[in-house]
Amino acid sequence: MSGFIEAVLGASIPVIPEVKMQGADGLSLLGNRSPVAIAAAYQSAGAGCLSVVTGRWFGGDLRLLADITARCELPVLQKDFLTRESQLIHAKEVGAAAVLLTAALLPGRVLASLVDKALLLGLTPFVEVVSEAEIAAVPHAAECVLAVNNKDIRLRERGPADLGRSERLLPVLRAAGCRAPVSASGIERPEQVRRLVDAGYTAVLVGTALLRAPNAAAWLSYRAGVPR
Ligand SMILES: O=P(O)(O)OC[C@@H](O)[C@@H](O)c1c[nH]c2ccccc12
Repeated sequence: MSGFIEAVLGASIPVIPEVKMQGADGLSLLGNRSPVAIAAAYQSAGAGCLSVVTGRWFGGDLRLLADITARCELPVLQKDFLTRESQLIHAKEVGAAAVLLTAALLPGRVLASLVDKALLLGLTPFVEVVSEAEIAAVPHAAECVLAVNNKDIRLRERGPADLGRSERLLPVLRAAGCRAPVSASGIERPEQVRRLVDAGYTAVLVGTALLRAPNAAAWLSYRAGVPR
């Protein structure tokens, strides 16, 4: 099993926190805090891995990823709209452990080839899906993290979130052989983390809400009754 999947399964909190420079509305999420300090705080709060957004819609770039992988020990997922093998090679060089592949944006053949290439490079494919058909198109699902996106990436995450989509698709993720199902985007409150983990999700991926929380450690420690 990949180190990234082990980190998702073995983390002491069921949350993959995300470092993202700005929200879907274009407003800064970091204020005057440094991304590396935020990553360190998430590690201290029990995160087993991190997501780092390099996509320019969200104000990110590869330097952000390089800064965090150089100074933080946790395995890191690079979130961007990756479409080419050369970008996977860069991700590896810059120290990523996992790469986002967005099923909605990639024709089936391209998705399959990028999953293969990522695995060959020793990167864990973190494949975002929104439907049964997209899940069916993911090869080697047991070696990937499959994440249901609760929002619509084609609206650049500006629309509403549907957590019910995660609930409906969980049995399909499991049937596909996914060992570490994740629910991503639009999770705003710790109660929603609990609802998704109770439903059977290994972890949820949270960016905006945690970056806006006055006390991220308190937000992350709300896990009474969440079984691990
Ligand atoms: O900030 P949120 O709503 O908690 O969402 C995090 C993450 O899922 C989101 O940033 C994201 C989902 N898919 C992406 C693709 C590229 C960049 C970023 C993303």
